[in-house]
Amino acid sequence: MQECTQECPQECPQECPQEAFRAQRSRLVGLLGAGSQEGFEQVLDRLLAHDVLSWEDYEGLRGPGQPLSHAARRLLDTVGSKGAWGCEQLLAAVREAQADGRAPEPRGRWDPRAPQPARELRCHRPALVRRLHGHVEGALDLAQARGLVSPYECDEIRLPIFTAAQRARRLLDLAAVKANGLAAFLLQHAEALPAPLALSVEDAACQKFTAKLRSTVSAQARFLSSYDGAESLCLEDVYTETALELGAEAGGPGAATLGLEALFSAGASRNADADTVLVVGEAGSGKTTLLQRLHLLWASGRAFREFLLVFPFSCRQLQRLAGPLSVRALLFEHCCWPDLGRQAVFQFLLAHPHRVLLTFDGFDEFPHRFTDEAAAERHCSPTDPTSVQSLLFNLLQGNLLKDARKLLTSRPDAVSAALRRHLRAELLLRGFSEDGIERYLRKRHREPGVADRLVRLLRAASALHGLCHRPVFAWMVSKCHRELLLQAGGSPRTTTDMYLLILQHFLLRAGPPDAAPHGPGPGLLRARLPALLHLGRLALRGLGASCYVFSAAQLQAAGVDGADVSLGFLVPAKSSVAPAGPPPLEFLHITFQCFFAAFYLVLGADVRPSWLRHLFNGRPPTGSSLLARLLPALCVRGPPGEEEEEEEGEEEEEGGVEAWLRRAEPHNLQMTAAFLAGLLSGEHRGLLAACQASQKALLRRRACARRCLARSLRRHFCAIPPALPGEAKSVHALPGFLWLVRSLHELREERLARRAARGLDVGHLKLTFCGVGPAECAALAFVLRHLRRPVALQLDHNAVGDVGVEQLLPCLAVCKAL
Ligand SMILES: Nc1ncnc2c1ncn2[C@@H]1O[C@H](COP(=O)(O)OP(=O)(O)OP(=O)(O)O)[C@@H](O)[C@H]1O
Repeated sequence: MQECTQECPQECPQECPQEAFRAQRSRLVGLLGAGSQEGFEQVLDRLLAHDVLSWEDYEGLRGPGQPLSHAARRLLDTVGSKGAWGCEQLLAAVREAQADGRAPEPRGRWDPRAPQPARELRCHRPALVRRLHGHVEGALDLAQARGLVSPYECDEIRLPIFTAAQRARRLLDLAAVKANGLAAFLLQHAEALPAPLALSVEDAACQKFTAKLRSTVSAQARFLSSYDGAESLCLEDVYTETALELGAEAGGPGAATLGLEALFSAGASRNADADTVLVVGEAGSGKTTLLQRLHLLWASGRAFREFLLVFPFSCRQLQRLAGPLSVRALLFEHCCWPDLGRQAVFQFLLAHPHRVLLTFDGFDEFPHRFTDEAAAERHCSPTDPTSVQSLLFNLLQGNLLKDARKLLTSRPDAVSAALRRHLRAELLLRGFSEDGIERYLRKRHREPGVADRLVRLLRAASALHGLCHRPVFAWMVSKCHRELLLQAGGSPRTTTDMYLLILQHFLLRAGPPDAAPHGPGPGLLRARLPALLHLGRLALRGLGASCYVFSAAQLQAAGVDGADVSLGFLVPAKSSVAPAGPPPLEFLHITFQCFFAAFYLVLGADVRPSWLRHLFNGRPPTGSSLLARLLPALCVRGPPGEEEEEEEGEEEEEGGVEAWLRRAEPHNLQMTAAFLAGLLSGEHRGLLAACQASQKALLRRRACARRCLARSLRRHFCAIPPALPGEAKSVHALPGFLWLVRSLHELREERLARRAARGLDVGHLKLTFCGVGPAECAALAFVLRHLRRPVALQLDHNAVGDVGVEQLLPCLAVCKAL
């Protein structure tokens, strides 16, 4: 049962217990349904002991597989029909269960020689469950040796899916129906067992482990790994609240904005019986930082006190774990090692799963997709090893550590319908609000006047302002604040502009090589071209292998040497366990990895222009659904093999650029495609031409990217079904559409935008729930302003905001409704 997140139900002196009970029904359902299975079962124990529930009632209520909230409602119905005394008992039982592990052993002692042992077992059930907790193994061995239980019955009780308390209950249940002396044996055996400590966590090993875990987590979370290694910012100093919303489907049309502390108490909006809460957000929207904040608040005891143990993991880290692994090994060997009483700590953890939280950051970086087939591979034993994939999927489904909360973060595209079925709640991270951007800049720049000037600059440059709603861009603005404040020409307008600015910032800071100029510009890039291409090749190869952390051997294979690393784009990978050798490296952020991959595709000598089609490929996967056909392959890929077959006969370097492009995750390809378009845009032609020996090669790549982008858009538009008679032609655009439009905007080619608009022959463009922010508004306006016929643009359930509306101004003339 959750600790103190809701008020304990109180008896009201004026009301009769039944009325009070009825008045509190919804609160009681919430309390029982949102709590843990263990809390619910404790309530049942007490009601059974006090004869409020008959044995039949009890059997019916604890039936497996039903969501806790259903069981809670049925319990209230059953008890409600038993009169005032029953209601009183239920309220008392709920209060007692809320005290949970903090309560001393229930009062009252059983008589080991009671004439009716089965009756005695039932009357003292709560106390017996506590006493037998953790001792069921021994009791079973003895009972089997005396012929009181069969090996089959023992195996049934020992199933690893049961917690220690559930095993004790199952043993008592068995004794209740066996008239062979098992009940009398248990009464005597339990009498001889040591009384449990009033608070099991007071066990020295558990206490020591909790303290160690808190200090480990705190050390990991205290500093914001602010990328370049040159600065380490205290999270406390810069953390700025981001907008977190409960999915609209939970609470009707409007989405509620939540504080971080309400993450778990917001209630189950999807499946009340599930353990996993998902936070989705685009790249750079602040998911990792949000988790870091949660970890720090917990470690310092300021929030999330309902959890005694919090284990942070990143999927990037998990995918590097080779070989089978058990839950125990995962928690202890890959997060925090108990120096004392490993078994006791693990038992505690299994017995109190509702006091445990596991966080998994970056599910989009986990190479295995959560499909129904993958989820069907069941693994329920916390001590037996299995593959990392099966471990993670079974944890998320609750087959492992049932009732322990799991918090998962992901980019939206990696979340499958199969995963959604196992979610308790889904929340959307929007990034910074408008005030948030300003607060962040003021926290970052405390020197007089700087933050004011930056805020003024953003207000004047709405495209840049729009980008800053993503915290990663706000970080870049703050990093390049000198260049931005000094810049005489316009400020960055697109994502690529911003990444080129920060690229030059890093190159200048690293100190130019002898031949390089001392300021930004083509000369600076040319002087560093070999290093940038090494990094680009590493980035692209990584995307192709869903690899985001690089070993020394991988760096060497891509030709990355110490000097290249010293530029600052690669940083030591975060890991909770210190590696034996030199730490593996990762890009500052996944967006940087995509940017470098795009850089390589534009300037790499071994890249054929025709390969760029894989970035914008509009070919629908064979035999796909209508949905998949409407989506360009940019967002839905066919099963591996299909594309290979189609491409058969084409020359391809095994493991070379084309193979990497084919294998990369769609969401990374989308980002890379947008950067590629931006790098090939007219605005940056001069900069890149200075690096490129052959102008012709650059032009051919641009022509190919243009062609593929136009073809994908055409396909997308052709797939729009015709209008129904008498209705306007309507289309609900899918995220793939937005990425194509974003790429077009990065390419900044008016002619192509005009042609795209001509193809979009609809009266109603629906973009609800598409993750449209101000940056997407700018891209939409870039295309839609060329429409010849007015369109009704529906943008509900996005985070457009005032800055987004400002971005839409150029196309408002053709929007008949917004
Ligand atoms: N709440 C915040 N307060 C201050 N800075 C933040 C906040 N959130 C994010 N940032 C800054 O933005 C950067 C990127 O954020 P973060 O890595 O958390 O995004 P993400 O959503 O996890 O990205 P990805 O999905 O690509 O891994 C952080 O390193 C940090 O500098």
